[in-house]
Amino acid sequence: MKAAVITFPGSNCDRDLAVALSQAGADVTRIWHKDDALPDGIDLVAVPGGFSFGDYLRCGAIAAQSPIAGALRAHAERGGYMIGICNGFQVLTELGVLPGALMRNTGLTFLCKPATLRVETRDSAFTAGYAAGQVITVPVAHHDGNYQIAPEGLEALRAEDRVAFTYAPAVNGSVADIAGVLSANRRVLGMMPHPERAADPATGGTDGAALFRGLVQGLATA
Ligand SMILES: NC(=O)CC[C@H](N)C(=O)O
Repeated sequence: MKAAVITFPGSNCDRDLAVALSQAGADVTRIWHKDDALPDGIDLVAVPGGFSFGDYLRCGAIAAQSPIAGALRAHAERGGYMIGICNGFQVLTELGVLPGALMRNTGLTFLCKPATLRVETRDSAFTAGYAAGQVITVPVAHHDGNYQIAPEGLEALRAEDRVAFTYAPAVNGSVADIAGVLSANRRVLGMMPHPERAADPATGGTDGAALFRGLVQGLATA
């Protein structure tokens, strides 16, 4: 399975994400945002966390105008797999690849702590490595993680079983405690918590590892 990790100026989780994917068995290529195309044969595009372009305008808004942006949108439109973590989730909403928006946390502070998440669906390559309803601990580190979507959008996410993870208890004011959502074709996941920071015992937890393992195994057999 071939994965491309995208780096923007200000990304700071790109290496961790590349390591987590490699440790799960992916063949990982690193891509600089100024490239305007993806290499041939990429199965998964991974958009990492961080502070792309200093979080100016809105988090992810400038990254979504980068030279690589068109290739990312095209990858999603042709049914390619994508994961956006934290700032990566913000970039995917700014690209229009995922619905909704990430707003300032209700407490108006930067939150950096372990969060407990509930796996709401295992019907995706990203969540197939978990049990439905499983509670996992994965760190959050954001000031704009408050997921919001209009009522009809929330209704569609629920009706189509596209809420991947929720916070339990609440963390940042997200509507319905949403921590991660899937695209309509279930091949794009955006999530604010950082599974790549919980994928190796050396960094204090391994609850994120099943996401990368399930993904790599699922795509290898897809
Ligand atoms: N760790 C991150 O990716 C930070 C995300 C984003 N820049 C925020 O603070 O909301």
